[in-house]
Amino acid sequence: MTATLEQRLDAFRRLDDAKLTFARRDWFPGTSGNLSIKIQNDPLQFAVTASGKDKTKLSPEDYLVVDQDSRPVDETTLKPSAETLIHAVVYKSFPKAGACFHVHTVWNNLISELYFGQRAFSIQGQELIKGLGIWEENARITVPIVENFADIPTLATEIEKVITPEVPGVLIRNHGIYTWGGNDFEAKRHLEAFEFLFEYHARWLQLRQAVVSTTTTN
Ligand SMILES: CSC[C@@H](O)[C@@H](O)C(=O)COP(=O)(O)O
Ligand SMILES: [Zn+2]
Repeated sequence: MTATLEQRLDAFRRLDDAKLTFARRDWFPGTSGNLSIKIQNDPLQFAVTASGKDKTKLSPEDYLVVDQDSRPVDETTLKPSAETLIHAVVYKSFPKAGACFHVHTVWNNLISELYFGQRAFSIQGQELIKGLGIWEENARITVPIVENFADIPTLATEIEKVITPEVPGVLIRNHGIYTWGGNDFEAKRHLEAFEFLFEYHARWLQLRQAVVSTTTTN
C-alpha cells in the first residue's frame, strides 16, 4: 500500500514546521542538513527533503516520498537528499522511529572532532539528558561518532553498526548529527537536547581552560 495524499501532505506540513524552526537557529548553513518523517512501516515509506535545496525557505518542491530503498515512490524530477540512505537505516533499525533530523552545527562539529579518537562522546549529570527521554538520576549518555565517509552506503553501514535504542543520535566526524524520535515532536526535542549538551560541554572546556590559565599566571 502506498501513502495517501492526506498522509503525504501531513508529513510535508510537519517538515515545513521543523525546517523553519531549525532555519531560525541557523542550523542549515550552506544548504546542509536533511529531514524526514515516516509515513508507514510496511512497506517503509517516508517523506524526505529534496537534495541541495535552501532549507531556510519553503517551496512546493521541498519534499518527496521514498521507499525502503530510498527511491522516489512517484515519478518526479526531485532528487531525494544525498543522505537518504541514513534515514532508511534509522527507520529499519528502529521501527518505532517516526522522524529523523540531521543538522550541521559548529557545536556538533567541534564535539565530533574533539572526541573522534574515542569514537564516542560521553556526558553525565546534565538535566537536559532528560530531553533525550532518559530519566535516571545522574544519567550518563554516550553518543557514538563515525568517520565522515564520502561514500554514503559506507557511511550508512557504519552508522547502522553503532546506533543503539538507548541514545537517539549519532555524530559524524566534522559533519553533523543524526537524531530521531517516535515522531517529529520527539525528534526535535532530542535534537535540541543534544545541541544544548554539545554547546554546554564545549563552552565548559573553554571556560575551564581560561580559569586554569588565569590561576596559573597569577
Ligand atoms: C552542502 S554541505 C552538506 C551536504 O554535503 C550533506 O551533508 C547535507 O547535509 C545535505 O545534503 P542534501 O543532499 O541536500 O540532503
Ligand atoms: Zn550532512
